[in-house]
Amino acid sequence: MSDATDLNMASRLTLNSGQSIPRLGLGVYKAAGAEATSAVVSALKEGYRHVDTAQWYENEEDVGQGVRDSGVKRKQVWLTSKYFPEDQVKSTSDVLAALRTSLPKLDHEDGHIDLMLIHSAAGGQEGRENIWRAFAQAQKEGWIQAIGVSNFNISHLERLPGPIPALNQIELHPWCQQRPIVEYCQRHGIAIEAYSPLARAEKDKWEDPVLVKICEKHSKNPGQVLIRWSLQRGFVVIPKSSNPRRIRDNGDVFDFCLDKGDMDALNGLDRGSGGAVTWNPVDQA
Ligand SMILES: NC(=O)C1=CN([C@@H]2O[C@H](COP(=O)(O)OP(=O)(O)OC[C@H]3O[C@@H](n4cnc5c(N)ncnc54)[C@H](OP(=O)(O)O)[C@@H]3O)[C@@H](O)[C@H]2O)C=CC1
Ligand SMILES: O=C1CO[C@H](CO)[C@@H](O)[C@@H]1O
Repeated sequence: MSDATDLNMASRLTLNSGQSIPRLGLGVYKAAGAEATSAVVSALKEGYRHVDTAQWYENEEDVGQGVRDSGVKRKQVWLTSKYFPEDQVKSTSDVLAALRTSLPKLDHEDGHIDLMLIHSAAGGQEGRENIWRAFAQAQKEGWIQAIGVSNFNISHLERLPGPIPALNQIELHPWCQQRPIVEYCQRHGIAIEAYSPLARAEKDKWEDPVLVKICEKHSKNPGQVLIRWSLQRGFVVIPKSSNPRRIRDNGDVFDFCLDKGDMDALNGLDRGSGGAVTWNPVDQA
């Protein structure tokens, strides 16, 4: 668990590959076109320095535009994208070609992507090995700086040839804690990034009396308490919003601390896995 008192908007986590990723980022899944661009502009104006997109979201260009429109220098912003594996095995050179398509979309300025993830473990062992070789090659060439995975379970990680992924992005919130994979990654120096950290603002979860009580105690909303929980668990966290006020609220999480009682109560809500069943690491071969 992080020392809760030392967290601020500029907090970063050093990855096993040496780069430092901002602990808080903006997710942009389902934000398309101008909506994604203005969400990125709002977030960067609020002090976020990290955006999480994916080739599959079809908004990399809009994210790149948002960075340019914001006036914040590209090199001050951490951009993550994801490569979507197909069922059919692709050669390493085909994967490299597909990865290269993200570069001009995200970055007109100095030509790099901070972090690229394999979006899921679909596609089988041979597919994953080819993809990972392409990732390692792009990292060696310097245009992708850190490489990682998403939705990988322990067996996927154990069977991946080197280098060790910098990060595993998985669904994480108090109702979906995925403890075995989190513990495995922590033991092996693989950073954990929490996706759907707001539990997608689902009503049953946001109205959970345990959460409501903690919100009242700190005069914070459910989103803020959930983001704070992720940060204090040591995760990188990427809440999504396209709404400027909610983007600001989601960044306003550094003036309070969850104490041990709060953390224990939230940790007690675990149901193991989340809503995205087909994406859950335990469900993939
Ligand atoms: N690797 C993977 O397979 C996956 C990665 N991700 C990544 O993680 C990011 C976050 O996950 P996501 O699934 O989007 O879910 P989140 O848990 O971040 O929830 C997003 C939802 O919450 C709403 N919301 C945001 N802030 C507030 C607030 N303060 N009050 C009320 N409602 C709020 C948003 O609506 P509004 O925009 O209107 O504010 C949106 O509907 C994604 O955008 C994506 O980048 C997500 C899923 C899978
Ligand atoms: O990145 C993603 C956004 O969320 C989707 C639905 O939960 C996932 O399928 C996908 O992996």
